[in-house]
Amino acid sequence: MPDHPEVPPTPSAVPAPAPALEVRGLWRRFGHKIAVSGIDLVVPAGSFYGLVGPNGAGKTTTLSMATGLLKPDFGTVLVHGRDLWAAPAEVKQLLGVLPDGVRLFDRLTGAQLITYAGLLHGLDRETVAARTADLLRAMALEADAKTLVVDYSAGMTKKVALACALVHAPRLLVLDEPFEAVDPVSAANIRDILTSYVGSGGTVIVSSHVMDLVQRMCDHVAVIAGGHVLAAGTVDEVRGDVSLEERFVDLVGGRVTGEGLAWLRTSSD
Ligand SMILES: Nc1ncnc2c1ncn2[C@@H]1O[C@H](COP(=O)(O)OP(=O)(O)OP(=O)(O)O)[C@@H](O)[C@H]1O
Repeated sequence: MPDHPEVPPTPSAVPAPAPALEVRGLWRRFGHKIAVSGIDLVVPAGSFYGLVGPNGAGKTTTLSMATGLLKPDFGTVLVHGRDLWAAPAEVKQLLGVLPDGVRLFDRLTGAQLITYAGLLHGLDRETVAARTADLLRAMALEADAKTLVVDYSAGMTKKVALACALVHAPRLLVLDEPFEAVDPVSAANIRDILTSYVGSGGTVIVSSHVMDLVQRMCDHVAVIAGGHVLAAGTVDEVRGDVSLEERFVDLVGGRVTGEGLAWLRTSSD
Protein backbone atom coordinates (compact mmCIF):
# COMPACT_ATOMS: atom_id res chain seq x y z
CA MET A 1 0.00 0.00 0.00
CA PRO A 2 1.42 3.45 -0.88
CA ASP A 3 1.65 5.92 2.03
CA HIS A 4 -0.47 8.46 0.19
CA PRO A 5 -2.98 6.74 -2.08
CA GLU A 6 -3.83 8.90 -5.08
CA VAL A 7 -7.15 10.63 -4.67
CA PRO A 8 -9.01 11.06 -7.95
CA PRO A 9 -10.02 14.70 -8.55
CA THR A 10 -13.60 15.48 -7.66
CA PRO A 11 -15.72 16.63 -10.61
CA SER A 12 -15.79 20.17 -9.22
CA ALA A 13 -11.96 20.30 -9.38
CA VAL A 14 -12.00 19.89 -13.19
CA PRO A 15 -12.55 23.34 -14.73
CA ALA A 16 -15.27 23.53 -17.37
CA PRO A 17 -13.86 24.40 -20.81
CA ALA A 18 -14.21 28.07 -21.73
CA PRO A 19 -16.92 28.79 -24.31
CA ALA A 20 -15.61 29.08 -27.87
CA LEU A 21 -17.06 32.59 -27.94
CA GLU A 22 -18.46 34.78 -25.19
CA VAL A 23 -19.63 38.30 -26.00
CA ARG A 24 -21.00 40.58 -23.33
CA GLY A 25 -22.82 43.87 -23.70
CA LEU A 26 -21.86 44.62 -27.31
CA TRP A 27 -23.04 48.00 -28.57
CA ARG A 28 -22.38 49.64 -31.89
CA ARG A 29 -23.85 52.68 -33.60
CA PHE A 30 -23.31 54.08 -37.10
CA GLY A 31 -24.01 57.82 -36.96
CA HIS A 32 -27.46 58.09 -35.38
CA LYS A 33 -28.33 54.47 -36.15
CA ILE A 34 -27.90 52.02 -33.26
CA ALA A 35 -27.10 48.77 -35.06
CA VAL A 36 -26.80 46.54 -31.97
CA SER A 37 -27.52 47.32 -28.35
CA GLY A 38 -26.39 45.09 -25.52
CA ILE A 39 -25.77 41.80 -27.34
CA ASP A 40 -24.80 38.86 -25.07
CA LEU A 41 -23.91 35.49 -26.61
CA VAL A 42 -22.29 32.37 -25.22
CA VAL A 43 -21.29 29.79 -27.84
CA PRO A 44 -20.30 26.45 -26.25
CA ALA A 45 -17.06 24.88 -27.51
CA GLY A 46 -17.82 22.12 -29.99
CA SER A 47 -21.23 23.47 -30.95
CA PHE A 48 -22.70 24.19 -34.38
CA TYR A 49 -24.25 27.55 -33.61
CA GLY A 50 -26.71 29.50 -35.75
CA LEU A 51 -27.32 33.24 -35.58
CA VAL A 52 -30.63 33.94 -37.25
CA GLY A 53 -32.60 37.11 -37.83
CA PRO A 54 -34.28 39.18 -40.54
CA ASN A 55 -32.42 41.63 -42.81
CA GLY A 56 -30.96 44.50 -40.81
CA ALA A 57 -31.22 42.58 -37.49
CA GLY A 58 -27.58 43.17 -36.58
CA LYS A 59 -26.04 39.79 -37.48
CA THR A 60 -23.16 41.12 -39.58
CA THR A 61 -22.42 43.91 -37.08
CA THR A 62 -22.34 41.37 -34.23
CA LEU A 63 -20.12 38.88 -36.07
CA SER A 64 -17.80 41.64 -37.30
CA MET A 65 -17.26 42.77 -33.69
CA ALA A 66 -16.89 39.17 -32.48
CA THR A 67 -14.09 38.53 -35.00
CA GLY A 68 -12.16 41.80 -34.72
CA LEU A 69 -13.26 43.27 -38.05
CA LEU A 70 -15.16 46.07 -36.30
CA LYS A 71 -14.49 47.71 -32.95
CA PRO A 72 -17.47 47.79 -30.57
CA ASP A 73 -18.48 51.06 -28.88
CA PHE A 74 -18.92 49.01 -25.70
CA GLY A 75 -18.62 45.38 -24.73
CA THR A 76 -16.17 42.51 -24.47
CA VAL A 77 -15.32 39.56 -26.71
CA LEU A 78 -13.63 36.41 -25.39
CA VAL A 79 -12.52 33.65 -27.80
CA HIS A 80 -11.76 30.43 -25.92
CA GLY A 81 -11.33 32.60 -22.82
CA ARG A 82 -8.92 35.11 -24.41
CA ASP A 83 -9.83 38.77 -24.73
CA LEU A 84 -9.96 39.66 -28.43
CA TRP A 85 -9.02 43.30 -27.99
CA ALA A 86 -6.27 42.61 -25.41
CA ALA A 87 -4.54 39.93 -27.55
CA PRO A 88 -5.77 40.33 -31.15
CA ALA A 89 -2.85 38.52 -32.82
CA GLU A 90 -3.17 35.48 -30.54
CA VAL A 91 -6.96 35.35 -30.91
CA LYS A 92 -6.81 35.67 -34.70
CA GLN A 93 -4.85 32.41 -34.84
CA LEU A 94 -7.80 30.70 -33.15
CA LEU A 95 -10.32 32.17 -35.56
CA GLY A 96 -11.32 31.38 -39.12
CA VAL A 97 -13.62 33.99 -40.63
CA LEU A 98 -15.77 34.13 -43.74
CA PRO A 99 -17.15 37.68 -43.81
CA ASP A 100 -20.37 38.59 -45.64
CA GLY A 101 -19.61 39.67 -49.23
CA VAL A 102 -15.91 38.89 -48.80
CA ARG A 103 -13.69 40.37 -51.54
CA LEU A 104 -10.91 38.00 -52.52
CA PHE A 105 -7.74 38.59 -54.51
CA ASP A 106 -9.49 37.17 -57.55
CA ARG A 107 -6.52 37.49 -59.93
CA LEU A 108 -4.94 34.54 -58.11
CA THR A 109 -5.81 30.92 -58.79
CA GLY A 110 -7.72 28.99 -56.13
CA ALA A 111 -4.54 27.15 -55.08
CA GLN A 112 -2.51 30.39 -54.91
CA LEU A 113 -5.19 32.08 -52.81
CA ILE A 114 -5.31 29.30 -50.19
CA THR A 115 -1.50 29.19 -50.13
CA TYR A 116 -1.35 32.95 -49.63
CA ALA A 117 -3.85 32.75 -46.73
CA GLY A 118 -1.75 30.03 -45.09
CA LEU A 119 1.49 31.99 -45.42
CA LEU A 120 -0.20 35.09 -43.97
CA HIS A 121 -0.99 32.99 -40.89
CA GLY A 122 2.71 32.12 -40.55
CA LEU A 123 2.55 28.48 -41.65
CA ASP A 124 5.65 27.00 -43.27
CA ARG A 125 5.55 26.21 -47.02
CA GLU A 126 5.42 22.43 -46.55
CA THR A 127 2.41 22.60 -44.22
CA VAL A 128 0.67 25.11 -46.49
CA ALA A 129 1.18 22.88 -49.54
CA ALA A 130 -0.25 19.82 -47.75
CA ARG A 131 -3.24 21.71 -46.34
CA THR A 132 -3.96 23.45 -49.65
CA ALA A 133 -4.09 20.07 -51.42
CA ASP A 134 -6.36 18.62 -48.69
CA LEU A 135 -8.72 21.61 -48.77
CA LEU A 136 -8.96 21.68 -52.58
CA ARG A 137 -9.90 17.99 -52.43
CA ALA A 138 -12.46 18.48 -49.62
CA MET A 139 -14.04 21.42 -51.48
CA ALA A 140 -14.18 19.46 -54.79
CA LEU A 141 -12.06 22.22 -56.35
CA GLU A 142 -9.10 20.10 -57.45
CA ALA A 143 -9.95 20.38 -61.15
CA ASP A 144 -10.12 24.18 -60.84
CA ALA A 145 -7.07 24.63 -58.61
CA LYS A 146 -5.28 26.49 -61.41
CA THR A 147 -8.29 28.54 -62.53
CA LEU A 148 -8.34 32.24 -61.60
CA VAL A 149 -10.81 32.95 -58.80
CA VAL A 150 -12.36 35.71 -60.95
CA ASP A 151 -13.63 32.88 -63.19
CA TYR A 152 -15.17 30.89 -60.31
CA SER A 153 -18.96 30.58 -59.81
CA ALA A 154 -20.54 32.03 -56.63
CA GLY A 155 -20.49 28.58 -55.01
CA MET A 156 -16.85 27.96 -55.90
CA THR A 157 -15.91 31.43 -54.60
CA LYS A 158 -17.59 30.73 -51.25
CA LYS A 159 -15.79 27.39 -51.03
CA VAL A 160 -12.36 28.84 -51.75
CA ALA A 161 -13.03 31.59 -49.19
CA LEU A 162 -13.98 28.87 -46.69
CA ALA A 163 -10.74 27.03 -47.51
CA CYS A 164 -8.79 30.24 -46.77
CA ALA A 165 -10.61 30.49 -43.42
CA LEU A 166 -9.69 26.88 -42.57
CA VAL A 167 -6.08 26.69 -43.77
CA HIS A 168 -4.51 27.55 -40.39
CA ALA A 169 -6.72 24.96 -38.58
CA PRO A 170 -8.64 27.45 -36.41
CA ARG A 171 -10.61 26.33 -33.35
CA LEU A 172 -13.59 28.59 -34.12
CA LEU A 173 -15.03 29.20 -37.57
CA VAL A 174 -17.34 32.20 -38.03
CA LEU A 175 -19.28 32.32 -41.30
CA ASP A 176 -21.56 35.19 -42.28
CA GLU A 177 -24.28 33.95 -44.67
CA PRO A 178 -22.16 31.09 -46.06
CA PHE A 179 -25.01 29.76 -48.23
CA GLU A 180 -26.00 33.07 -49.87
CA ALA A 181 -26.12 32.63 -53.68
CA VAL A 182 -24.66 29.11 -53.44
CA ASP A 183 -26.05 26.31 -55.62
CA PRO A 184 -27.49 23.22 -53.85
CA VAL A 185 -24.53 20.95 -54.70
CA SER A 186 -21.97 23.42 -53.30
CA ALA A 187 -24.25 24.07 -50.29
CA ALA A 188 -24.33 20.34 -49.50
CA ASN A 189 -20.53 20.19 -49.90
CA ILE A 190 -20.10 23.14 -47.49
CA ARG A 191 -22.52 21.58 -44.98
CA ASP A 192 -20.56 18.29 -45.04
CA ILE A 193 -17.25 20.12 -44.51
CA LEU A 194 -18.68 22.08 -41.57
CA THR A 195 -20.23 18.97 -40.02
CA SER A 196 -16.93 17.11 -40.17
CA TYR A 197 -15.08 20.16 -38.77
CA VAL A 198 -17.43 20.17 -35.75
CA GLY A 199 -17.07 16.38 -35.52
CA SER A 200 -13.32 16.82 -35.16
CA GLY A 201 -13.71 19.23 -32.22
CA GLY A 202 -14.09 22.64 -33.90
CA THR A 203 -16.87 25.15 -33.27
CA VAL A 204 -18.88 26.74 -36.08
CA ILE A 205 -21.03 29.87 -36.01
CA VAL A 206 -23.15 30.56 -39.10
CA SER A 207 -25.48 33.48 -39.66
CA SER A 208 -28.54 33.31 -41.85
CA HIS A 209 -31.88 35.01 -42.31
CA VAL A 210 -33.51 31.61 -42.80
CA MET A 211 -34.46 29.81 -39.57
CA ASP A 212 -35.24 26.63 -41.45
CA LEU A 213 -31.70 26.32 -42.78
CA VAL A 214 -30.13 27.04 -39.40
CA GLN A 215 -32.22 24.59 -37.44
CA ARG A 216 -31.50 21.76 -39.88
CA MET A 217 -27.74 22.12 -39.35
CA CYS A 218 -27.17 23.65 -35.94
CA ASP A 219 -27.48 22.34 -32.39
CA HIS A 220 -27.69 25.84 -30.83
CA VAL A 221 -29.27 29.02 -32.11
CA ALA A 222 -29.63 32.68 -31.17
CA VAL A 223 -32.43 34.75 -32.65
CA ILE A 224 -31.52 38.38 -33.17
CA ALA A 225 -33.77 41.24 -34.25
CA GLY A 226 -33.58 45.00 -33.96
CA GLY A 227 -30.05 44.74 -32.54
CA HIS A 228 -31.19 42.57 -29.59
CA VAL A 229 -30.99 38.87 -28.79
CA LEU A 230 -34.60 37.68 -28.59
CA ALA A 231 -33.84 34.07 -27.70
CA ALA A 232 -30.84 31.78 -27.38
CA GLY A 233 -30.33 28.14 -26.48
CA THR A 234 -30.51 24.72 -28.03
CA VAL A 235 -32.56 24.49 -31.20
CA ASP A 236 -35.29 22.62 -29.30
CA GLU A 237 -35.41 25.28 -26.56
CA VAL A 238 -35.74 28.10 -29.07
CA ARG A 239 -38.29 26.24 -31.18
CA GLY A 240 -40.30 25.58 -28.02
CA ASP A 241 -40.33 29.29 -27.09
CA VAL A 242 -44.01 30.03 -27.67
CA SER A 243 -43.76 33.80 -27.09
CA LEU A 244 -40.89 34.38 -29.55
CA GLU A 245 -43.05 35.65 -32.43
CA GLU A 246 -44.95 37.91 -30.06
CA ARG A 247 -41.69 39.39 -28.70
CA PHE A 248 -40.47 39.99 -32.25
CA VAL A 249 -43.70 41.80 -33.18
CA ASP A 250 -43.45 43.88 -29.96
CA LEU A 251 -39.84 44.78 -30.79
CA VAL A 252 -40.70 46.13 -34.22
CA GLY A 253 -43.69 48.01 -32.80
CA GLY A 254 -46.25 45.80 -34.51
CA ARG A 255 -44.93 46.78 -37.96
CA VAL A 256 -44.17 43.42 -39.55
CA THR A 257 -43.44 44.27 -43.15
CA GLY A 258 -41.16 43.04 -45.94
CA GLU A 259 -40.10 39.48 -45.18
CA GLY A 260 -42.52 39.61 -42.19
CA LEU A 261 -42.22 36.54 -40.01
CA ALA A 262 -41.28 34.18 -42.85
CA TRP A 263 -37.61 34.12 -41.73
CA LEU A 264 -38.68 32.79 -38.30
CA ARG A 265 -41.28 30.24 -39.36
CA THR A 266 -40.09 26.86 -40.51
CA SER A 267 -41.29 24.43 -43.14
CA SER A 268 -39.84 21.31 -41.58
CA ASP A 269 -42.79 20.58 -39.27
N1 LIG B 1 -21.60 50.79 -42.16
C1 LIG B 1 -22.85 51.08 -41.80
N2 LIG B 1 -23.32 52.35 -41.87
C2 LIG B 1 -24.58 52.65 -41.49
N3 LIG B 1 -25.48 51.75 -41.02
C3 LIG B 1 -25.08 50.48 -40.95
C4 LIG B 1 -23.75 50.07 -41.33
N4 LIG B 1 -23.65 48.73 -41.13
C5 LIG B 1 -24.84 48.32 -40.67
N5 LIG B 1 -25.69 49.36 -40.55
C6 LIG B 1 -27.09 49.30 -40.06
O1 LIG B 1 -27.10 48.54 -38.87
C7 LIG B 1 -28.23 47.67 -38.85
C8 LIG B 1 -27.76 46.24 -38.70
O2 LIG B 1 -27.10 45.88 -39.92
P1 LIG B 1 -26.43 44.45 -40.12
O3 LIG B 1 -25.78 44.47 -41.45
O4 LIG B 1 -25.61 44.12 -38.94
O5 LIG B 1 -27.71 43.50 -40.14
P2 LIG B 1 -27.85 42.01 -40.69
O6 LIG B 1 -28.71 41.28 -39.72
O7 LIG B 1 -26.51 41.43 -40.98
O8 LIG B 1 -28.65 42.24 -42.04
P3 LIG B 1 -28.59 41.45 -43.43
O9 LIG B 1 -29.18 40.10 -43.19
O10 LIG B 1 -29.44 42.30 -44.31
O11 LIG B 1 -27.15 41.41 -43.88
C9 LIG B 1 -29.01 47.94 -40.13
O12 LIG B 1 -30.04 48.86 -39.85
C10 LIG B 1 -27.98 48.54 -41.04
O13 LIG B 1 -28.58 49.41 -41.97
